[in-house]
Parts: sequence; structure tokens; C-alpha cells
Amino acid sequence: MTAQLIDGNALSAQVRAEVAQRAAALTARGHRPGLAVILVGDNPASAVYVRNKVKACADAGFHSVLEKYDADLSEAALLARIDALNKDPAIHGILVQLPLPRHIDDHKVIETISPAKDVDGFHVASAGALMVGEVGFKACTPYGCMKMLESIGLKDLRGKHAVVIGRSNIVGKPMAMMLLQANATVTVCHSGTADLGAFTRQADVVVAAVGKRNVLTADMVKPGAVVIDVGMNRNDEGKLCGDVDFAGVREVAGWITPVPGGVGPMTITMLLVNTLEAAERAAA
Ligand SMILES: NC(=O)C1=CN([C@@H]2O[C@H](COP(=O)(O)OP(=O)(O)OC[C@H]3O[C@@H](n4cnc5c(N)ncnc54)[C@H](OP(=O)(O)O)[C@@H]3O)[C@@H](O)[C@H]2O)C=CC1
Ligand SMILES: Nc1nc(=O)c2c([nH]1)NC[C@@H]1CN(c3ccc(C(=O)N[C@@H](CCC(=O)O)C(=O)O)cc3)C=[N+]21
Repeated sequence: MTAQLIDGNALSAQVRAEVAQRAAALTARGHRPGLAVILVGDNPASAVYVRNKVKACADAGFHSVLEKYDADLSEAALLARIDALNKDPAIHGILVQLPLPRHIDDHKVIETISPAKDVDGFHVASAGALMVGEVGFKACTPYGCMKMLESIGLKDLRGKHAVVIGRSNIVGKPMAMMLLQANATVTVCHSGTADLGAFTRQADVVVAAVGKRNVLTADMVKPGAVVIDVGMNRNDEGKLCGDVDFAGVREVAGWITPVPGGVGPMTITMLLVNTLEAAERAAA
């Protein structure tokens, strides 16, 4: 059996077309959605992602501003910029690209963003809202993974066992909460898990969010399972690859997301969805 692909580019195109329509309607009423992206330093990967985000905004008809700063920008100066953007009525979403230079405390930066403009969903208020089932911005990467599951008919995961590999605040933990909210039985694995395969082999849905190649191999997957690959790594030839041994796992899984063309584009799509919602709320 060869797994079917969950195509993140195709699903993104569909969702982004709807976003563009809603954005046009808001713009016609004088409330064009606006996103501010802040990039500090010269991490080359960050520069690529940030450019993709700004381009996606333009394609959807959003207003967007990209603010680039040298790596030696002071924490105080960054917090002051965020404060100004919090008050700027043309800006509905604020994204500070991570990682930040070491002398800047990411926690402080994220908590300075107004929860109403926290389109990354990283603020403690957004994380708390997800935890207790209240309205708030959902972290874009796990939100995109949930959309991908929905696209193959798995909106409700009642009776399914989902295994998340990774427990970061920006991917693993919110992923587990969203799966739980969708009624899955959820197991979270991490670097302290003794026998990862023993868990993943029981999973109907596996989400790999580790940042290491070949964390999930064919022998660790139940036949027919859904495999979502969040990882972004480079192989020996410098090519982008995920955490999953794609060639092996696709022969066992029922569904699989590719890298590139899977979760990455969906992350940007959900950033647009969140920014549009922020603008719609501000206009209401
Ligand atoms: N496609 C996209 O849009 C995005 C992709 N990414 C990618 O996803 C990956 C994960 O990102 P992020 O969550 O930020 O990364 P972190 O490094 O913050 O977290 C990695 C997690 O993996 C766990 N881990 C490490 N080694 C193992 C192992 N051998 N077995 C099981 N678990 C392990 C860690 O455990 P512990 O907690 O014990 O240290 C940790 O919880 C990266 O490749 C990143 O580039 C991230 C964001 C968006
Ligand atoms: N504040 C903040 N918010 C983030 O959402 C955030 C962040 N910081 N820091 C880094 C991670 C990573 N991330 C990606 C987004 C899109 C792709 C993406 O579009 N990937 C394409 C390929 C891109 C390429 O060719 O390199 C794909 O998978 O097809 C990848 C990774 C968002 N992140």
C-alpha cells in the first residue's frame, strides 16, 4: 500500500482564495487587514520564511510591513517597536520571527504583543485560551495540521489515538491540545520517552515535530496511519526534509504529508487566517 499525499500547497491555495475574498470585503469597508513582521538579525532561513509570509500577505490583498533590524538591536528598542505596533490601527497582527538573538528574551517579547494582535498564537493568553477552550488565536503550525486532518475527513478524532512527538510551546504542546479538543486520545512523546516506537505503532495519527531526520521510520508506523511531518531539516545534499523517513513510511501509512509542500505552506496560510480574523474582530 502506498500512502496518499496530503498536499499542503493545494489545500493552502484553496484556503488562501477564501481568505483573499474575505479580505477584499473588509478592505471595501475600509478595514484592510494588516500584518507587521519583525525580523532581527540575519539568520538566512528566517529571511526566506519571512519573505514567504510577506509575499503571501500581498497575494491575499493584505497590507504588510516588514521591519528588519540588525542583530545588535536592544531588547528595549524591540519592545518599544512592539508597543507602537500594538497601538497602530492599520496593523491587526504582529509576528516577531523566532529565533531571536541571544541577548533578547523571547518570552518578554511575546508577552509584550497585545493578545488581540497575537496572530502567531504564542502569547500566554492565547495558549491559555486554547487550554480552556476559549476564543483566542491558535498557533499556526498545529492549526494548519488540524486543517490537513479535516481535509481528509478527520475533523472529529473520537476513538482515534494521536501521538505527538515533541513538546515545544510553539508546536508540540498546542498540537496535543488541539487534538484533544478534537476528541482524540493523545500521547505526547519527547526526548525522555523510553521506547518511541512502542507508542507510535499504536497511533492512528502521528505528528512528528522534533527537528531531526528519520525520527519516524516505517517499522514505527501502524499500517494505514496518518502521518503529519512538521520537521524542517536539511539532508546531506542540503535538501529540505522532514522528521519522517518519507520513502519508507509512505509504503506503510495511509496518508502522509510531504516536506516541502506539506505543513510549511499551511503554517503561512493559518497566519493569514488569524490575521484576517484579527482584522474582522477589529472592524466589528
Ligand atoms: N513547518 C513549519 O511550519 C514549522 C516547522 N518547524 C520545525 O519543526 C521541528 C520542531 O520545532 P520546535 O517544536 O520548534 O522544536 P524544539 O527543538 O523546540 O522541540 C523539539 C522537541 O522534540 C523533542 N525531541 C528531541 N529529540 C527527540 C527524540 N529523539 N525523540 C523524541 N522527541 C525528541 C524535544 O524533547 P525535549 O522537550 O525533551 O527536549 C522537544 O520537545 C523543527 O524541525 C522545526 O524547524 C517548526 C515550526 C514551524
Ligand atoms: N514567530 C514565528 N512564527 C513562525 O511561524 C515561525 C517562526 N517564528 N520561526 C520559524 C518557524 C518555521 N516556520 C516555517 C514557515 C513556513 C515554512 C515553509 O513555507 N516551508 C516550505 C518551504 C520553504 C523553503 O523552501 O525553505 C515548505 O515546507 O514547503 C517553513 C517554516 C515558521 N516559523
